[in-house]
Amino acid sequence: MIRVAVIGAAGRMGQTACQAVEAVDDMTLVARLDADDAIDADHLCGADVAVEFTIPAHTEANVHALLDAGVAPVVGTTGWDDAALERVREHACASGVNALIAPNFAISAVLVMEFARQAARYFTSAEVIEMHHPNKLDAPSGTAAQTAQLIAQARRDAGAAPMPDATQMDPDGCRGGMVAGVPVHAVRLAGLNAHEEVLFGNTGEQLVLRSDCFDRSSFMPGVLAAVRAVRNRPGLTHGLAPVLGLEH
Ligand SMILES: NC(=O)C1=CN([C@@H]2O[C@H](COP(=O)(O)OP(=O)(O)OC[C@H]3O[C@@H](n4cnc5c(N)ncnc54)[C@H](OP(=O)(O)O)[C@@H]3O)[C@@H](O)[C@H]2O)C=CC1
Ligand SMILES: O=C(O)C1=N[C@H](C(=O)O)C[C@H](O)C1
Repeated sequence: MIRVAVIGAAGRMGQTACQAVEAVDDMTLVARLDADDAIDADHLCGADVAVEFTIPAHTEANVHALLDAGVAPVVGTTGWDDAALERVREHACASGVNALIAPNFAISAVLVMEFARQAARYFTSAEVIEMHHPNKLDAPSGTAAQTAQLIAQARRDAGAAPMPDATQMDPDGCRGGMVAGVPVHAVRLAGLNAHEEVLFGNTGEQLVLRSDCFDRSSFMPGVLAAVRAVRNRPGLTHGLAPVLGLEH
């Protein structure tokens, strides 16, 4: 039986994660912590693994507190940069407590990222459009940032030429932002949940990859898989792909 704590338990993802943990036979929910709760042994109630869905400004401190408490974090909160990931990697290795951080736990989104990585070298142009509910704190989404980085790395590895773009005048930033040299567009629209489209173009053809997460339950099989896997994966695992056997 895996003893699980949920951090950010009162939030949208935290509530869904609590329900998912309570619905399976191999896990027991031992603690629900939120913004005013200390992350320490007393409050973690003997948890083996902590699922963390909070806010970008606090997630790194929460993860270090969990590692100090000997509890393996499974983190879905976004806003991570390379330096913060590296600090967690070092702490996890030094403490011997494993961690997993993934910008997206939905199978469709993980596969879009993987297919985008594979497709990137074959196309002249690539752009990422992420579309979310208007309560989202960060832009671009963690998933879009990761997708752009994977595309950029694949293009670099293939020695791709810069993407064509004749724009000379864009005073209002309508061409979107740039992540690792890949244009990223963030839409916030009432009625949406979490969606991403990756557009690839060549002369005379287009490839569109799209993930639609209509409901937060879409993230739960990935969260549960990560909870089951994290203690067997030394150090820091970044992304769900390796847990799903999508190693590259
Ligand atoms: N990886 C994935 O698959 C997914 C990732 N996400 C990401 O998960 C994160 C959370 O999203 P969502 O659930 O929608 O956000 P919510 O705002 O609904 O929930 C966040 C919760 O965390 C609480 N909180 C804030 N600070 C702390 C803290 N220091 N310690 C503990 N709890 C704290 C908040 O409390 P209060 O309101 O009082 O501040 C709130 O209850 C976001 O970064 C989002 O992008 C979302 C969906 C899927
Ligand atoms: O805030 C959300 O809702 C989501 N956040 C994650 C992200 O930023 O990529 C994952 C998913 O898109 C939902």
